[in-house]
Amino acid sequence: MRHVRPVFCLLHRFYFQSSKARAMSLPYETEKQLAVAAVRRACGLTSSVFNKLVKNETLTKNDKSPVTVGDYAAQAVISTMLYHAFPADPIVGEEDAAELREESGAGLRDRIVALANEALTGELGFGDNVEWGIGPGQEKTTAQLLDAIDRGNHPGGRSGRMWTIDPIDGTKGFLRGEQYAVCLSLIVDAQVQLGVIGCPNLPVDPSKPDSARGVIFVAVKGHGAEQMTLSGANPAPLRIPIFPPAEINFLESVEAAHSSHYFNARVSSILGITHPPVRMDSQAKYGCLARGEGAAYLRMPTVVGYKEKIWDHAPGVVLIEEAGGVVTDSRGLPLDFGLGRTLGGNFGVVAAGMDVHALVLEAVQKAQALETGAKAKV
Ligand SMILES: Nc1ncnc2c1ncn2[C@@H]1O[C@H](COP(=O)(O)O)[C@@H](OP(=O)(O)O)[C@H]1O
Ligand SMILES: [Mg+2]
Ligand SMILES: [Mg+2]
Ligand SMILES: [Mg+2]
Repeated sequence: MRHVRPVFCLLHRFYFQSSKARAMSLPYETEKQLAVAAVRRACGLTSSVFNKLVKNETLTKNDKSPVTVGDYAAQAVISTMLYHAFPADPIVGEEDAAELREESGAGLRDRIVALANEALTGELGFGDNVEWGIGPGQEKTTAQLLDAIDRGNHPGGRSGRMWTIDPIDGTKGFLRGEQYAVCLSLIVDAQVQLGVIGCPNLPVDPSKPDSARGVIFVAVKGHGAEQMTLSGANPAPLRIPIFPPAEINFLESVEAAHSSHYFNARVSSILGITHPPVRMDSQAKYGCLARGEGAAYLRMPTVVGYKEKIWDHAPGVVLIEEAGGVVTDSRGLPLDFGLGRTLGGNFGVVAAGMDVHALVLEAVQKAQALETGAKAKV
C-alpha cells in the first residue's frame, strides 16, 4: 500500500501534463475537468448527507426557501476547488455564510466544516488534480471554508470570466428524496461557455427507471453535450430527438409556486397536447430534455416581479444549445446572463428542440394574449 500514493501522483502528473497539452486544442478543457471533478465531489457529499440529515440541519432563508447543511458544504467544496485552480475568477454562488458566522450558527458550522473536509480530503480519483486543494491531508480551516462560501458573492455582470454555483438546485426535491442537481457553469462576457449538472438521483438509462442512478451532464460551447455516470463511465453524446407534434409533452417544476402549472395547461390545450407533463425538480429537467425524456421545458412566473437566478439556468442553457435545442424567454429573447445575479431582462423560460421550440413559443404567446385579453375585459 505504501507505494500506491507515489504511483498515483506520477499518474496524475502525467495525466495533467497531457491534459495541459490537450487544453491547447480544446477550449476550456482544464475548466471542464475541474468542474466535473468538483461537481462529482459535491454530489458524493449531498448523497451521503441526505441519509444522515436531521431536522435542525435545514434553515429557512429570508425568501422562505430551505437551505441545508448539504447546500452550504457543497458550495464550500466547489468554491475551494475553483479558488485553487483559478484564484482570480469571481463566483456567483447561491449561498452565503452570514448565518453560519453568527454565534447561533456554531452547530451547523461545525457540521458543514466536517462534511466539506470529508469531501475535499477523499482519495484522488481519475481526472482529479492535487493542485485543486483536494486529496488526503488537504483539510481546510473553518475560516477558509466560510470564506469559500462567501466568495460566491460576486454581483455578476456583462464582462469577464465568472463561475456560477448552485450547490443544490431543487433543495425541495432533495429534501423529498426526489430529483435535485449540483450545478456549475463558466460564463465569459455574458455567454455560458461550460455547464456541468450532476444529478445523483437520476437513472443513468432513461428507458430503465429502476436502473443505476447518478448522472453528470456536461456541455462546452461549440463542442457538444454529453452525459456520463457520476464516476465518469459510459460517456454518451446528447442530441435532442425530433418530436412529432402529437408526441409533445412538457417538463415542469414539481413546485407550483416556482412555475405556473396552470399556464402550462393552457399552452397544452392550445397545442392539443394529450400527454401529461413530467414534473421534476431542479435542472435535471434540462438534462432530461437534452436526452429526450420530454419535448419542452416551460417555466412561467407565478408571482409578479420574480427574477430567475442565473445559477438556476446557466448550465442548462449551454447543455440544451449544445444538444441542438433552443432556450429563450416567453418573448423569444435569449436569456441575458450579463445583467447581474438575475435574469432581470427576461420573462419566463422556454427550452426545446428547434421545431418544438417554435411551436411552443407561438402557443405561449397566444396564451399570454388570451390572458391579457381576459384581464382587460374584467
Ligand atoms: N417564486 C419562485 N419562482 C420561480 N423560481 C423560484 C421561486 N422561488 C424559488 N425559485 C427557484 O426555483 C428553484 C428550483 O426550481 P425547480 O422548481 O425547477 O426545482 C430554486 O432553486 P434552489 O432549490 O436551488 O433554491 C429557486 O432558486
Ligand atoms: Mg435555494
Ligand atoms: Mg436553484
Ligand atoms: Mg440551490
